[in-house]
Amino acid sequence: MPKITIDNLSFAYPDTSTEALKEIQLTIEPGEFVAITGATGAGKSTLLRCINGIIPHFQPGTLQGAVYLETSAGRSAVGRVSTPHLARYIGSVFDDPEGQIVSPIVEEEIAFALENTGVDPTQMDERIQHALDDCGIAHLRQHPTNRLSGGQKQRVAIAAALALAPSILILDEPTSELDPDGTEAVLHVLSELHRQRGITVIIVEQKINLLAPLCDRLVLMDQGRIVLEGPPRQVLRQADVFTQLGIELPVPARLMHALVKEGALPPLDSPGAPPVPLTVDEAYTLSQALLTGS
Ligand SMILES: Nc1ncnc2c1ncn2[C@@H]1O[C@H](COP(=O)(O)OP(=O)(O)OP(=O)(O)O)[C@@H](O)[C@H]1O
Repeated sequence: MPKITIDNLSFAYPDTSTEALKEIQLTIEPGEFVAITGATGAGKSTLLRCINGIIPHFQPGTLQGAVYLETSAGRSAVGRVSTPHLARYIGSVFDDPEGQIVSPIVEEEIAFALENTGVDPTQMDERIQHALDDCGIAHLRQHPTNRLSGGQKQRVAIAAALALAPSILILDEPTSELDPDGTEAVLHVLSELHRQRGITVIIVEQKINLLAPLCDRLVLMDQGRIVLEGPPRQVLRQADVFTQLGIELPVPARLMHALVKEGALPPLDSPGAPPVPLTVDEAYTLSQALLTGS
């Protein structure tokens, strides 16, 4: 299982005066679930493109520093690894469910990904079935892709990436075009892949209310830099940073900050402060404890 080390990474697109990424320093451990958020233009997608090798393999620009993949075979810079080799480790899913699917039938879409990377035809059937099972869409195997919902399409895209057996899954706003049911289904699949298969998940998402309870680490970016990163309960303590960047905190965290402001809870940096709630249930338990004085 590879570890990802991003060492002092800066990147500027051609003919631009400002860098899209500035001196990024980040290590992602094998099996971590990392959610990256931030305002529009913060550099989130550019960072993903540097991790999955789109930059520099397909997108030119000025790159300084490096992203390294560390495997049992050693450490190699993503920019120096061939893209077929990278595809063995990293699968990518993008925001547009329509644009990613090219085959008329679900099964063919997944077979297409396998054929493209020269997987032994005798292994295909099993690999397709596993990928569909993992994404909870085995029943859609023979389904026409043009009759899938957005959430189903994104799960097909995830299954196509998974069929190649990557240990790292990179997703750029995979739920941005989905309704709440589709969003929940996709995030549930990711959470299960992470929990049961130990897959590293790196996801760019605006919906931090949904991601905070699932991820191990939350990364907040602004203007090409990482401004906060750490376990979500720790990052969500910094309400002022979120406010400065115009990013709304999830409701449970907001409730807690309001209670601290009212003096109903001790300041977050004091020893008796309770942890920041990540879910409505946790916020409810916290409010109930205050009401009952327990
Ligand atoms: N192909 C490109 N050519 C030139 N500049 C680009 C290109 N892609 C992105 N940029 C610029 O790089 C900066 C970072 O963009 P990026 O797409 O990485 O941000 P983001 O945080 O993902 O934003 P969003 O949430 O809107 O997708 C922005 O200033 C953007 O305008």
